[in-house]
Amino acid sequence: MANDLLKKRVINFTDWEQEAEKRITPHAFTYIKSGAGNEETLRANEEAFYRWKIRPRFLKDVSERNLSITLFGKKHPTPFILAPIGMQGIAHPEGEKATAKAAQNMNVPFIASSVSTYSLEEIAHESVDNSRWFQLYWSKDWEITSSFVKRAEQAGYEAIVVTIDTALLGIRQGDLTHGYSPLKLGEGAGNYFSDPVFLSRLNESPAANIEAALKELVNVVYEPSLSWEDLSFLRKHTNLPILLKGILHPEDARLALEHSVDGVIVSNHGGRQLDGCIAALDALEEVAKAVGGKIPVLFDSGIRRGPDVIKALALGADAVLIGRPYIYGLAADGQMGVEQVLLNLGADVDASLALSGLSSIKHISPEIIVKKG
Ligand SMILES: Cc1cc2nc3c(=O)[nH]c(=O)nc-3n(C[C@H](O)[C@H](O)[C@H](O)COP(=O)(O)O)c2cc1C
Ligand SMILES: O=C(O)C(=O)c1ccccc1
Repeated sequence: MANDLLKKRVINFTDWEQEAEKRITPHAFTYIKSGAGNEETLRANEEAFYRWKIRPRFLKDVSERNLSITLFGKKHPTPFILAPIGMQGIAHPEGEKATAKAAQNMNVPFIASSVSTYSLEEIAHESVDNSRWFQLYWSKDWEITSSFVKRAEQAGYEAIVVTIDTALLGIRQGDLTHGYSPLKLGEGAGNYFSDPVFLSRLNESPAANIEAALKELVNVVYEPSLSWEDLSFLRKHTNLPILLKGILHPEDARLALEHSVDGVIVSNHGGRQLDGCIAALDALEEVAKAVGGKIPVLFDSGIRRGPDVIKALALGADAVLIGRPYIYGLAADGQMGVEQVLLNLGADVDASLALSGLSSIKHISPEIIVKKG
C-alpha cells in the first residue's frame, strides 16, 4: 500500500487528507477533520502561519544538518512528537498500536491519549524502546486519575501531559448533526475497561452490560472543577515530569511555573474546543517569553509542513506536536502511513532549514522570521 500511495505522490497534508477520506467512514472522517463551531479557530490556526515569513540567509555552508533536540535530558533526532489523539480505532483497526510502532521506527516520542482505543499497556508493548508520554484526561473520579498515572509509570511512560482545555467537549457541528460520538461507541475505552478502579465502580462487567459501562465512562471522563491547586494531587502521585497541554495565555504560563509544572504545550486542541479563540501560533511568542526558557515550551495546532515547524521554533517552541497529519497517514495506510507522513515532514523540515541558511535546529532564532500584514 505505501508504495502505491507514493506512486500516486501522496506527499502533503491535503493528499493524505484525501486518501484518509477514501478509506474511513464519513462520520469518522468528519470527526477527525472538524473544528468547533464555525471552525473560525481551525482556519485561523493555519492562517496564522501565513502572516510570518522566513527571511533566509545564504552562503552559510548547510551541507550537514542536525534536526535533533533534547527534552527532559533525552535526545531526539527530530523536533517532532506525536500529539495525543484519542480513539484511533476509528482511523484504522490497529489504531494506537500501529502509531506506536511507527513512532518507534521513526524515533519520535508518542503521547498516548487517555481515551485510546487500546490500553496504555498494549501501546507500550508495541514500542518498548521508544519514548512514550501519557496524556491525562483528569477523571471526575480521582481514584481513576491516580490509577491511570500509576499504570503509566509502571508501563514506562516518561511524562504526564495534562490536557487543560477540555473541561467538556467542544461543540462540533458535523458530529452533532450525525449524532456521532466515538466515545459513546466505546472507541475510547481501552484504558477504562482495563482499569481496576474503573471496573470496581461497575455493577456488571463491560462484557455483560456495555451500555452501563460506557455510560459510566462518559460520566467520569472529564473533571470540569479542575483548578490550579489540584495539580499538587498529581505531584503527590508521580515523580514524572508534568506538562500542561492547552496553554494560550502568558499569565497561565506564569501560573504553570509557579505550580512547578515541568513543561507547557501551547495548543488550542486543533480548533476543536473553543471556536473564536486565538490561533495557537499567535499565543506562542508571549507564552514563550513568560516561560523565559525555564521549562520546555511545545506547540501544536496547525503544523502541516516543514516551514511551519521552522516558524513555530523561531517563535519560541522547543518542539512541535504533529496532530491530524499523522492520523490521516494512519487512516490511509496504517503504520506505514504514519511513518511516511513523518518521513515527508522530516524531509520538508530539513530542506526548509537548509534553504533558510541554517544547519541546526538549535540555530533557529526569532531573527529568521518577520511578520507580514
Ligand atoms: C481526532 C482527534 C482526537 C484528539 N484527541 C485528543 C485527546 O484525546 N487528547 C488530547 O489532549 N488532545 C486530543 N486532540 C488534540 C491533539 O492532541 C492536537 O492538539 C491537535 O490535533 C493539534 O491540531 P492539528 O491536528 O490541527 O495540528 C485530538 C485531535 C483530533 C484531531
Ligand atoms: O476529539 C477530541 O478532540 C478529544 O480530545 C476527545 C476527548 C475525549 C473524548 C472524546 C474526544
